[in-house]
Amino acid sequence: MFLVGTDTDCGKTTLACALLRAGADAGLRVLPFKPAASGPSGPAGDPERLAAASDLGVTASEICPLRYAEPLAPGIVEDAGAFVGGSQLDVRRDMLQETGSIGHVRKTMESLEATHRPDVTLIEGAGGLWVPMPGGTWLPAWVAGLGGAPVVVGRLGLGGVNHALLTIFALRALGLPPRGFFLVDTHGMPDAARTHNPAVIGAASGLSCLGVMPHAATSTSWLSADAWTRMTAT
Ligand SMILES: Nc1ncnc2c1ncn2[C@@H]1O[C@H](COP(=O)(O)OP(=O)(O)OP(=O)(O)O)[C@@H](O)[C@H]1O
Ligand SMILES: C[C@H](N)[C@H](N)CCCCCC(=O)O
Ligand SMILES: [Mg+2]
Repeated sequence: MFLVGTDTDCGKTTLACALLRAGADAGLRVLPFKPAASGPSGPAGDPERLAAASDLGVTASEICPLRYAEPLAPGIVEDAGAFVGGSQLDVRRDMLQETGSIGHVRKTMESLEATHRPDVTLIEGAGGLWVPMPGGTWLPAWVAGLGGAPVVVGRLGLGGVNHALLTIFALRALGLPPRGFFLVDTHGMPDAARTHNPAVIGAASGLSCLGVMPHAATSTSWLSADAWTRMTAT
């Protein structure tokens, strides 16, 4: 499955780490994968956090083939020029095009899968949905090209209804319908909207809320009972 954020810092890695541990507790082999990461390496880096949360014995460099030091969109760090001065984005045609970088990363992921034989591969995107990615591509092409079922991750709180619905409806318009959504309490600030948002997003989209992850969660009791089934059903 492919965790698609509503924004950067919306809690994707934190949620993914919790899912890796919950999956292991449920007897599932869950392989983390981060196609492209940007920002400093070290224990706070996404690939390091994901590798540390996995019990499959993978390393950060194995699960993240494309790594950039600058904390910007991966495609912009690689080649900002690819995203300016060219022709306008054609959402329907160009966004779902395969390129060399996607094929190369897919082969890396498939080789890891062949080694570790996971029940599920948990792929984390970068930032939100419309993010410049390596090879002059955009993130939707990676969701399509790597083949993971999309699952939306958004921030719990005021503003989250709009962010989640924009992402869900954009994925559907691209022919990449999401399986469900998670909301993550990244800030732990009291906010009345938080009570209503999961149900409002669920009703408006017709999608299941797979869980509302509390701030500084210490258990996974917030994970809906059918979350794994919904995320991994073929
Ligand atoms: N449930 C939570 N409890 C406490 N802190 C959280 C929680 N979720 C996220 N955070 C904090 O919010 C910040 C952003 O979270 P995270 O790194 O998971 O976001 P992200 O969506 O993976 O970002 P990126 O776009 O960089 O990949 C981090 O400092 C993280 O520790
Ligand atoms: C560096 C950061 N932590 C992210 N992984 C990359 C975020 C890219 C966001 C691009 C954008 O929407 O402007
Ligand atoms: Mg992350």
